[in-house]
Parts: sequence; structure tokens; C-alpha cells
Amino acid sequence: MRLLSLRQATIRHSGTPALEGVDFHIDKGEIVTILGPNGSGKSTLLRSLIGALPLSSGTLDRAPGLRIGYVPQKLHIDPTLPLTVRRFLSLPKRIPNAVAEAALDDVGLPDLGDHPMAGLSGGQFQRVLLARALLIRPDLLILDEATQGLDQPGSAAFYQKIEQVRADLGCAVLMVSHELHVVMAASDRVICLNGHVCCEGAPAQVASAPEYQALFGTGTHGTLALYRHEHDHSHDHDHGPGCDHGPAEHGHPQP
Ligand SMILES: Nc1ncnc2c1ncn2[C@@H]1O[C@H](COP(=O)(O)OP(=O)(O)OP(=O)(O)O)[C@@H](O)[C@H]1O
Repeated sequence: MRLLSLRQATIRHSGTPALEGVDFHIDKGEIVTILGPNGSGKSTLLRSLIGALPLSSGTLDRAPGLRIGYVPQKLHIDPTLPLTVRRFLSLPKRIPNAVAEAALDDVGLPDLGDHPMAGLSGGQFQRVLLARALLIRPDLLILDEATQGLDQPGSAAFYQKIEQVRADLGCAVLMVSHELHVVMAASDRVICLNGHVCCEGAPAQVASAPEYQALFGTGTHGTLALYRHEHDHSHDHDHGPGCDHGPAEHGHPQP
């Protein structure tokens, strides 16, 4: 079942296009990862999908009644604000304490309700943001570099939680990640952006291709260089992974 689709979308910031001619869709239960260099439009795409940024042209269709949970890339909370975790979960809509406690329990942070937001570790903070996004029991969970700043075990634990959430809720997950090992392990589909959709493919298929392993081993460096890449366009402003300039940018992996 299609949850959301974007057709020929162009999005401008103050008149300057950040994304042009983007086609995108996500279906129920899929995990899709967006990759691309800094400034390639990843956050712009996510924000347009949640309705926070208008399309300059193109169309966005959502399944009727679609519930989207969004975990932003950054959320600055004034450290002088006396805001507890429980009160934060009640923004903007007040929720009963029992619901807040259950939500925290669910993300592995029991008994943290009275803790000040300003005193949370990076990993705890991200989990609280996740708990908040899950309160609406989303059909689609959108994560914008949700593990930025976490160490490897913290990040791995976070993504394990995401897998569990998908299994429990049956929701689709759309995420931006620079952690290629996570992308390879966890995504059904990967989309590489660089102001437009450069390439997309199924990561497992690419990772198991002998040509890929011969060139790159099983490490993460160059992982994306072998994604199917239609070189019918030029890049004049980027040097991003998977979009250009890779040693195997013309490689087409065999299944
Ligand atoms: N509010 C804004 N006003 C003006 N320009 C913006 C705004 N937000 C983003 N941009 C520009 O749009 C382009 C895409 O930015 P975006 O944040 O979507 O990229 P990104 O791929 O998410 O980057 P990063 O990996 O650094 O988070 C960049 O050139 C950026 O400077």
C-alpha cells in the first residue's frame, strides 16, 4: 500500500532550488534510507514530506489519514528551561502521565519522566524524541540523522529499536543516515540525493555482488559507489558519495 508519493517536486529556499524534479514514494512497512552529501537536500525532502515546506512545483499525495512521526535532525532546547521529559512529551498536546511513562518504557528509558531534558545524554535525548514521535502510533516514521553524535553502540542500539518499532507497529521508516553499515544492513531501498535523485537501489543486492566485494571488500568505504547510477545527467556542484566521482561510478552490479 502506497503511503506517500512525490511527483516531479521542486523545492526552493528563497527562490534557490534545493531539489528539482524529485520523484519519490514509500510503501507500508518499507525501510528507505536517503543518502547524499551535505546540502544535497535530504532535510529539505523530509520537511516537505511532513508538510513543513511547500512544494514550488510538483505534487505530493498522501494516503488518507496518514500518521507521520518525525524525529528531527536537531532540536535545540534552552538549557535554562525547567522542562522535564514528561512535560516535553506533552508538547504540544497534553498526554496522561501513564501514557508518557509507557512511551518512555517502550524506548528503554523507564523512570526518566522527572528528569530535566537539559540533563539527558545524546542517546537518551534521541530516544525521547523517538518516544514522542511514536505517541501517535505512526504509519510512517521519519528520522533525520537521528543517530548523529551517538557512538557506535548507541547508534546500533537505536537502529535495533527502530527495527523493533517497525515490527511492532508495521510502520514504514524513512531515514537519512550517513552510517553506511546501517544503511546496508537495515534498508529495503536506498535513495541518493544531490539536488535531484541520482540513483537508487536495493542495498543487499549490491552488497552481495562479487564485483562489489572484489572492489571494496565488505567494508563500508565506497559502499554506494556501486549503486545503479544512470549517468544521463551531470553534477556540477558536488562531490558526494554515491552520486559522482566514485571509482565504480559506472559499475552496474549484477544480482
Ligand atoms: N531555510 C533555508 N533557507 C535557505 N536555504 C536553505 C534553507 N534550508 C536549507 N537551505 C539550503 O538548501 C540546500 C539543501 O539543504 P538541506 O538542509 O536540505 O541539505 P541536507 O542534505 O539535509 O544537508 P546536511 O547533510 O548538511 O544536513 C542547502 O544549499 C541549504 O543551504
